[in-house]
Amino acid sequence: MGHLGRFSGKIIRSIGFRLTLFLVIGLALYLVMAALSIQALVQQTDGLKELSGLHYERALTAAELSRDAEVIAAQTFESILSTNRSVSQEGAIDQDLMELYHYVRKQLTATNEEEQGYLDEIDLWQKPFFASLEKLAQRMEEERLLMGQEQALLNQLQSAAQERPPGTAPLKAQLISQQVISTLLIALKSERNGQLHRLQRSAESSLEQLVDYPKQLAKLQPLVSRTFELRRPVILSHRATLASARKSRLYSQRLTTSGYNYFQSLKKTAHHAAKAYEASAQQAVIVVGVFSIVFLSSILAMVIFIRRQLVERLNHLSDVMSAHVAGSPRKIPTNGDDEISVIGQAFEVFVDARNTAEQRLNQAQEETEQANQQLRKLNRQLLVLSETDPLTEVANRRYFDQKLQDYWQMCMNLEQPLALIMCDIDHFKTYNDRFGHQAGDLCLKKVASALDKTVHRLSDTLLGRYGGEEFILLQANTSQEQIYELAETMRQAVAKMQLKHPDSEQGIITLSLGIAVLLPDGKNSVDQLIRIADDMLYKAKDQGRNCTLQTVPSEDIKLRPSD
Ligand SMILES: Nc1nc2c(ncn2[C@@H]2O[C@H](COP(=O)(O)OP(=O)(O)OP(=O)(O)O)[C@@H](O)[C@H]2O)c(=O)[nH]1
Repeated sequence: MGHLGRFSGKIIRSIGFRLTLFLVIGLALYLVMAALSIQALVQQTDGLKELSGLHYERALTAAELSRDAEVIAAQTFESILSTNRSVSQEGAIDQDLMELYHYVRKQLTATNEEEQGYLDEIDLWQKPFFASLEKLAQRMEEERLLMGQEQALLNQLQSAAQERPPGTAPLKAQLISQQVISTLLIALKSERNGQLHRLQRSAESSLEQLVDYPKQLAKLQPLVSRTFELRRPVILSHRATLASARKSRLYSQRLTTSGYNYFQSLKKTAHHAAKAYEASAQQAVIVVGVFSIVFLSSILAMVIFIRRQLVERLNHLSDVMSAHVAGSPRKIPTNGDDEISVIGQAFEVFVDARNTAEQRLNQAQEETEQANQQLRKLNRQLLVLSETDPLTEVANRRYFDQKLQDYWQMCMNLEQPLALIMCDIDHFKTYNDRFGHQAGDLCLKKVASALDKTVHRLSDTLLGRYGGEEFILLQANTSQEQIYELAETMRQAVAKMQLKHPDSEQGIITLSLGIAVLLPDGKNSVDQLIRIADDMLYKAKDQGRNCTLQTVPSEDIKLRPSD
């Protein structure tokens, strides 16, 4: 759980995650804004749609008004053209239609000057239209009355034509009477004044032939007069009715034309409103679409840019830095001149500086190591020098004294005998006096070298210069015989060099040697060992020099084999 928590915490703290989170939030906000915009757009387009619908509704009302006017006119004319050409009791105009027309008209109100112009034109024509209809109705009423009288006259003429003439009347009179009635019947159907005038003269001419038949004359005379007196006003009335009808028709056409024009205008407005609505909706959709594409493309480009230019490069740089810290260097990305490149360049400078410092440190460590080695070498040399006699290059007195204690303690621990040989060059003072001090030094070196060559292969052995012309030798775990042999070998080695010394008994440089051998046990001491050797040397000098003396061998002292 702890590891998982640290892992998730690392992800949350990473720049990539936080940038992605910001982008997701931005995208969500955009979607909310887009949804709100679309909602506003829908509301706006609904408003435009409603406005367009309102225009259409008003156009339909205008069309209805125009149609109502048409219907009113049509019904009026239909009543005129009915079979008996009479007018109903209620009049020629349908009152319900009139009311409907005015109801429709009230619903129409102008919203601008152009519409007001159309309404004014409708109002201009509707008054004369209805007035003409009223006038037409009056004409129809007058015509109806005249036609009633004419019908009565026609009935009289028809019954006169069917009457059997009196038996006394001559055939001529009967024929003339028939001719007059036929003329009158034709006159009652005549529509033209000229024809009527000719028929009247014909009828009057026929009447003149009935002068000899006063009964027929008296009967036909009033019918002739009445027929022509009645027919003329009927023709006039009929023409007046037709004139009124034409006028009504004209006004009807103008009124319906005005209504139709208004309808066309409103229809055009509605069409424009619909077009505007469509264009607005289309434009809004295009704007939202283009904006969305641009916005989403920008977001996508931003995401790609952040991924490639920031997150991936930062991760790479972070990995490279971690690798350097972990001690496995990788190539540091330094291309470009932006901030990340600057960080890479700065890190490269830091790494170079660290590498340089590391190289210098290594170099310094190497130099220090070399210096230490040199120092150790010098120390060793110094140690050797401090332990060595500078003239003879064998152990000096200080070192010899120090090692004497160690040898003593070692032999005591191991219960081994420790032998000591003390050597002294014979008559060295006179050698110095004869050959000089420098020659004396050279002699000392040669003697020391000869002694060293004699003993240097032996183990547990130490040769030293005890002081002046005295040399001393330690040999652990040796017997009286062995040490004596060694002392003799040393003496003979010096003698073999045949160093001229005219003032000595043999004429050459010789040695006197005193030997002491003790088994260290706590009761004896180093000083005792030295004193015994020194005593033996003194005795050797005293016995004539160039010889080796030792104490009588002790039975206690036995050689113990070396380990
Ligand atoms: N050239 C030289 N002479 C030294 C050195 N150390 C001591 N001597 C000399 O050694 C001489 C020792 O003389 P002595 O002690 O009198 O003994 P000796 O002359 O050797 O006589 P015996 O010991 O009795 O045989 C002295 O003259 C010292 O000056 C040295 O380092 N170099």
